[in-house]
Amino acid sequence: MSAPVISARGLGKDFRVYAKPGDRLVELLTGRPRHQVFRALGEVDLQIHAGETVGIVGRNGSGKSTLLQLIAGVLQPNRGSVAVQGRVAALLELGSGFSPDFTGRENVMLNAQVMGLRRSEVEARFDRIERFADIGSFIDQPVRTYSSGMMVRLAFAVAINADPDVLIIDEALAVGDEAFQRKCFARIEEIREAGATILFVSHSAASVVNLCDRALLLDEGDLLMAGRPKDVVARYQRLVHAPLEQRQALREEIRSFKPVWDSEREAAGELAQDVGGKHEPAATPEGKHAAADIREWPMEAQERFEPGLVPESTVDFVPSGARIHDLQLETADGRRVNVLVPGHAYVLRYRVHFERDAHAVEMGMAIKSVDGITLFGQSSHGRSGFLAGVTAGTDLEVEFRFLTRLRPGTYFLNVGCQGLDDASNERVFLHRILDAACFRIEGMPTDRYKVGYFDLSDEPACRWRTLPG
Ligand SMILES: Nc1ncnc2c1ncn2[C@@H]1O[C@H](COP(=O)(O)OP(=O)(O)OP(=O)(O)O)[C@@H](O)[C@H]1O
Repeated sequence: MSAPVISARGLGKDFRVYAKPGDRLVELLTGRPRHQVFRALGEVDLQIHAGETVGIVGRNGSGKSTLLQLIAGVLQPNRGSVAVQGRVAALLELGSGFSPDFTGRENVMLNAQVMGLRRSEVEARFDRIERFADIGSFIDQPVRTYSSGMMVRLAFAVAINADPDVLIIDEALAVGDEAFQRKCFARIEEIREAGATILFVSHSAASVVNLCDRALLLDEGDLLMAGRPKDVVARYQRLVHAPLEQRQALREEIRSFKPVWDSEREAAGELAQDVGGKHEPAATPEGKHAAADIREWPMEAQERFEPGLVPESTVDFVPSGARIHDLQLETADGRRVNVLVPGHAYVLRYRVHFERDAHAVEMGMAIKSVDGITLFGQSSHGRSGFLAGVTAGTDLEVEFRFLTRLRPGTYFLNVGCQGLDDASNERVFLHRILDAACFRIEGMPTDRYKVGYFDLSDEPACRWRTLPG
């Protein structure tokens, strides 16, 4: 196997933290220490090989950006070392590589040269960079006049067109608009196919699973796990939702996780991945597959209620005549749950209190994926048969029954209640809650063979036979 492109040994970083801003100056003037040492990154051992796309996940403050900055050479380590081979293009903090008083054009020249391109090379690529950034006449304005979106566009345009051997991206994509994000993903795919190594931080589980060959889970400055993206993301999600008192035990459980390689099962899993269009590496840099055997999860496929499993993205609209409350998911026999089992039937139940008279009323629900795709929705009434009239003070209870034909992952429940607006005669939301609750579907051993959002397989899911002759 080739030498690693990125190699870190015992890599660690501490920051000095001061209780008050003035303490830094006092320390400087008196020479007496006024700081405490904060360990942002412990001792990380890591090897990343040419052509790998590696995603880094972890809770806020877990050390992801610090690790990227150490690899990019923007920060110097306190412990250990890191070596990177080839041309590195890094998109770190927003605008970090730009000089605010220089124009976009000047910054492109400077930035690309810092990335190792000769002036003539930058000039030859300038049109391409300008077209990709697509910020019009702002290219000749000082960067301090740019919106955050423009800054990302320009930074990306330079990095992506510098033909890097190693591309490092710290959530920069989250700032651009959707169309630009798609353009970047397409270009990243090209860079990756050309054999570059890509390292990126993302809070989007879907991006990590869809784009990466391998993922790293950082927590409190420690590298807890490196492995297959879906295995790492599953544990990251458990960690995010774990109540504080269970976190330490879960950290230990994740740290002690030893992937098991089962060639037969994995071969079938990779076939399914290929059909789904996902690129999977033949092996991890350690020379063995970092495949997690789903049977190692003792808690898998057990219905239960986890109080910590709540969305952080809830948007509760101001009620306009009605109020949705007491929303919960239940099993068919009425037990409250939010960890569900594939294939079972569940009930989403909520109540609506009407604060004023309402007409043509209809309640609804939708299930969304982590990346915001509506996977399923249903409403209480069709266009022809709304609840004609509901008087002020009424309380309604609504139940939606659904089958979990979804694959393992976290899903979000959106609910709303619509009625007819008397003044405009249009249908309006009387109340609406986006990401009102979430649930997780845990895996079954046979999930190893499947990809996508839905499990539409029947039993037996697949049969084969050798044809005579
Ligand atoms: N210059 C600094 N001085 C002091 N503390 C810092 C500095 N930079 C980072 N830290 C601290 O180090 C820890 C790790 O920070 P880092 O930015 O690497 O986390 P992260 O995982 O990228 O977080 P997020 O997901 O919120 O971006 C945090 O607690 C942060 O407050």
